[in-house]
Amino acid sequence: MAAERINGKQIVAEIREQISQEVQSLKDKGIQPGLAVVLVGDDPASAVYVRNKAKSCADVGIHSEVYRLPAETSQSELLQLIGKLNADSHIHGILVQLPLPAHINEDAVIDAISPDKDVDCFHPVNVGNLMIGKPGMLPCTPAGVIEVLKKIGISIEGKHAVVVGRSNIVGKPMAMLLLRENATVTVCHSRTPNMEEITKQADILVVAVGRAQMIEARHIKPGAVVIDVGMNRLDNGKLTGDVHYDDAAQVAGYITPVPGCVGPMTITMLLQNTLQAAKNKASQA
Ligand SMILES: Nc1nc(=O)c2c([nH]1)NC[C@@H]1CN(c3ccc(C(=O)N[C@@H](CCC(=O)O)C(=O)O)cc3)C=[N+]21
Ligand SMILES: [Mg+2]
Repeated sequence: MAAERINGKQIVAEIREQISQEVQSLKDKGIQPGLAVVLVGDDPASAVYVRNKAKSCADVGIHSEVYRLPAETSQSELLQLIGKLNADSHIHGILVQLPLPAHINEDAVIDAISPDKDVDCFHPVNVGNLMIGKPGMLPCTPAGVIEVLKKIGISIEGKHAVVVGRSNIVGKPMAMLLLRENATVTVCHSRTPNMEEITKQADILVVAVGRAQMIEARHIKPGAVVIDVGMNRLDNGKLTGDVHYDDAAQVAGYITPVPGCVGPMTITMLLQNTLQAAKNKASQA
C-alpha cells in the first residue's frame, strides 16, 4: 500500500490563516509585529529564502525589513546592526541568515541577538530554556515538524521517534521537542554503524542530514511516519529531500514531500515566533 502524502500546503494555509487573524487583532491594538532579516553576502539560494520570508510576512500582515549586506561586511559592523535592531521597538524578531561568511564568528553574532527577539531559537538562553522545558521561543523547523504530526492526527506519546542528524539547527532540538511530547527518542548520525537497524524501529522517522535520497524503503518500518527535512539541490536544479520519496512511499504510512512541506512549515513557524514575540512585548508593556 502506498503511503499517504502529507499535504503541507493545506496545513500551512490553515496555520497562516490563524496567524493572520491574530496579527490583525494586535494591529487593532496599535501593534504591528515586525521581523528583520539580515543577509550577509549574495548566495543565490539564500536570496530565494529571504524573498520567500518577506512575501510570507506580507501575506499575514507582519512588517518585514531585509538588510542585504555585502560579503565583506566586518563582524563589528554586523554586531552594530544587531545592536540597533535589538533597540528598535518596531522590530520583534531578528533573523540573521546562516551560514555567514567565514571571517564572521557565528556564535558571537547569535549571542548578540536579544533572546526576546531570537525567532530562530538559536541563542544559548533559548536553547537552554528549551532543554529544561521552560516556555519560550521554539526552533522553527523542529516546531514545524511537531505541528505537522499534530495536524495529521499522529499521537507522539509513547512512540519510538528516530531522528537522523544531530545539527544544532534541526537534529538536536528536534530530539528535545519529541521528548517533550513523550516520545522515546533515538538520535542517529554519521558515526552510527547500524543505522538501518535503528531507523527500521521508528514509528516516526525524522531525517535531517543533507544527503540527497539516502533513506530508502529498507530503512523504514511498514506504516511509519516519515518526515523529510532535507533540501538538496540536484544538478538539474530540482530540489530533493534526504528521503528517496518513491521508494520510501511503498513502505511508509505517511510521508512529507520535498518541496512542499517542511520548508513552508519552517517559514510559518518563523511567522508564529514573530507574532509570539510581539504578543510577549505587548503583555509586558
Ligand atoms: N538563521 C537562519 N534561519 C533559517 O531558518 C535558515 C537559515 N538561517 N539559513 C538557510 C535555511 C534554509 N531555510 C529554508 C526555509 C524554507 C524553505 C522553503 O520554503 N522551501 C520550499 C521550496 C523552496 C524552493 O523551491 O526553492 C519547500 O521546501 O517547499 C527553504 C529553506 C531556512 N534557513
Ligand atoms: Mg519540504
